[in-house]
Amino acid sequence: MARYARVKGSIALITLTNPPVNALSAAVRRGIMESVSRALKDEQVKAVVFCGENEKFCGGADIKEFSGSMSGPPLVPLIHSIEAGEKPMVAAIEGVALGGGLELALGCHYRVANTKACLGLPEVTLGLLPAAGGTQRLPRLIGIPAALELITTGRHVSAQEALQLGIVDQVAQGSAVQAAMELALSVIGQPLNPRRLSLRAPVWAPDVDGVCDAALAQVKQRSRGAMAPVACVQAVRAAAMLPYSKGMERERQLMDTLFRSGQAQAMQYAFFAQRNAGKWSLPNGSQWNNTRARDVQRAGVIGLGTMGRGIAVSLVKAGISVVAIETDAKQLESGKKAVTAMLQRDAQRRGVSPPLHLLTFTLSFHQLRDVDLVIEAVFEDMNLKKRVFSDLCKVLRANSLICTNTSGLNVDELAAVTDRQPLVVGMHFFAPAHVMKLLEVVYGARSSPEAVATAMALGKRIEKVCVAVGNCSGFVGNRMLKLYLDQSVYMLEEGATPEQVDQALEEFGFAMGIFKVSDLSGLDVGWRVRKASGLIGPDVDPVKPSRWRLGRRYCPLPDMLCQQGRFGQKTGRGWYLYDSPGSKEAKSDPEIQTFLEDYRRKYGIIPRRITSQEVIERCAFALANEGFRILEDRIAASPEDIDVIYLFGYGWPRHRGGPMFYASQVGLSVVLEKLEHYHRIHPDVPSLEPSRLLRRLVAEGSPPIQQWKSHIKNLRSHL
Ligand SMILES: CCCCCC/C=C/CC(=O)SCCNC(=O)CCNC(=O)[C@H](O)C(C)(C)COP(=O)(O)OP(=O)(O)OC[C@H]1O[C@@H](n2cnc3c(N)ncnc32)[C@H](O)[C@@H]1OP(=O)(O)O
Repeated sequence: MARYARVKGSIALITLTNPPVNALSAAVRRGIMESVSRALKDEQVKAVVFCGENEKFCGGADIKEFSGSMSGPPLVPLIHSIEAGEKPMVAAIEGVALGGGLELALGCHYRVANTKACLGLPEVTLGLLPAAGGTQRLPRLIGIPAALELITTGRHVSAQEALQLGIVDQVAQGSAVQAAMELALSVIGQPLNPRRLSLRAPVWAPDVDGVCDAALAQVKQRSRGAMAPVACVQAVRAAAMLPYSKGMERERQLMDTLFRSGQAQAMQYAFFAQRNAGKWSLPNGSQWNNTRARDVQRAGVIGLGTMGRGIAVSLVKAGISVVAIETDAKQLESGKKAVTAMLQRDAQRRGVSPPLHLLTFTLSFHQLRDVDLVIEAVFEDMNLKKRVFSDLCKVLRANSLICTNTSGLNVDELAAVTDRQPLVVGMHFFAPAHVMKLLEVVYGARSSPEAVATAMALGKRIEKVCVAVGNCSGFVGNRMLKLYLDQSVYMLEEGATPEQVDQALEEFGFAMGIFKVSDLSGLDVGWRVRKASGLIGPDVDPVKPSRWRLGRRYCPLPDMLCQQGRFGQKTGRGWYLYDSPGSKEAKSDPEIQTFLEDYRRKYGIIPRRITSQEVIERCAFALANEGFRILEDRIAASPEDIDVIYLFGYGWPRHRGGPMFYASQVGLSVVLEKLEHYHRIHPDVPSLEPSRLLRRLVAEGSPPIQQWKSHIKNLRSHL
């Protein structure tokens, strides 16, 4: 779908019309092809302007088409025909020009953007490369180093930056379409060859080979096994070394390999999963499009520890007034300093003034009387939180929402102490809360759909990726994490070292292995939770603590580390050794090796070699298995929601899609077989027993993940 109109007597205006982002579907490509041919044939037409409907130029290829059989006119020859056209072609870029959209603009002879436009080649984030000439034309326009940076990161640039880089010729203050038409009229009759990027040599740079080698080393280090960034460098290198036609061939070969790869499928799945998470639904049928969220203008934040500070910063940055409360004057002062400094740093980076006027710091709960919503972020202690909740009810308006930032406590139990159970929800932020993208919005048994809608909308406003989840211990993320942690420490008992486990996980694609992450978050956090849950108590033998608790296998290694004061980075010692408390570089600690050897001797465990494959299988399949149980229990509405939680909150590598997607990609019957195998060897670990849902899905022929939701609905009645 492309609309053709002749305007100003001699301009053909071709408008891409495919809402919401004018993606280049087969119909759009056909529409462009027909319109270009019409414009070239029409003698009245002297120049052509391309634009997108609703002030959005084009969001790129239609990603939905990638999973089907591609039909319609291919993009490469289409863009070539635009570039080769004997009339000036001008792209009028408003809103977005991304991926194939920018490549279409690069095929034009001129580009005009309006001030709000954003441009980029984000294909790498979908496991692909810009294969409609983007890797060959962009370096010819802006040079190899700048093109490498943009293509390997997929970063979007503003119109202003695009002008500085030379991607656009002009930035219009008003309508880009008007400005493009004026430009088009002014260039009629001028030679077009100098404007055809395919005819240019890449902008010269000294030591291109060295630049490409450095970029390759950087992406390999950063992308941890992701293929696309490496292929992007190879394609840009081809632009530097080969004639245009040969470079295009190389671009196509590399794209063919990526396009067929499981990584591209995983990343495209992740793209849609992230967007689908916003389309939440509750078991009672309420959902995102039938429930209104309340407007939140003023919010309270209770507790200015690490979490409260990050939450306050996120809210204020989104323009929400915040009343920040502490109970102790010293804490309040240090919280105030930290929040102010974070906002100042952020504002400085963005060249704006910090919105400090939106903040009130106080010791008095009474200042909360006219807030729309409160986020409680006090210490993770049920009794303390209950006290705060009942105190809040005394001062808040009757219709204010109360949200708890808990990482796993029972939201219903907390709601029960209030006078407003329908207005209570969990908002589980991840540390640091102003940085981490994930927000689990936890609905309790009596939470109203309106409260859920409000928390989800608020989360979106503060730029979080929000997932609505049911109430259970640990919700989705931490409930699954527990089993992943369990497997990791069991493998230490059986013969592995923290380094081996972490290395396997990092090679799989995690930015950090589980033991490094534990050191970063602090081992004392889990220790406190285990104490509170009764797993650690006075009856535990301090010399030889039991490896069997509450009827199942238990690994006391993390407790033993905590007893030695090894809390991780903060104490300079944890699973690893650090130069000093607070330093970040993890080093192997020979003491840990000796400690593990002594431990195994004490319990009569004969160590064995644990392969990387076993590490991945036991960690990833334990996660997925619990994910299936979470789906059975309706704690998550879909496997996509679980994957989004792992992608945005737990560092799961995007090119592996998420634990549920990974299980589907490996094959459900393989996952089932492996879990049966590991459960046979470890019958004292009930979580390794394959879930009923996994068995059922395998029995139903292992449907693709997109179909699980409907299978789950049918299966629930049988379970
Ligand atoms: C061998 C093959 C040769 C092929 C050669 C050509 C190859 C070209 C490669 C490409 O062009 S790949 C695509 C590159 N483009 C992108 O990656 C952009 C993706 N989109 C976005 O980043 C964002 O959506 C946006 C455009 C910045 C808009 O963000 P906003 O927050 O405003 O809205 P969203 O909620 O993200 O999206 C709204 C709606 O639109 C759907 N959508 C967005 N982009 C596409 C797309 N390119 N294709 C299909 N659908 C798209 C998105 O899924 C949302 O849909 P919903 O149903 O409303 O959830």
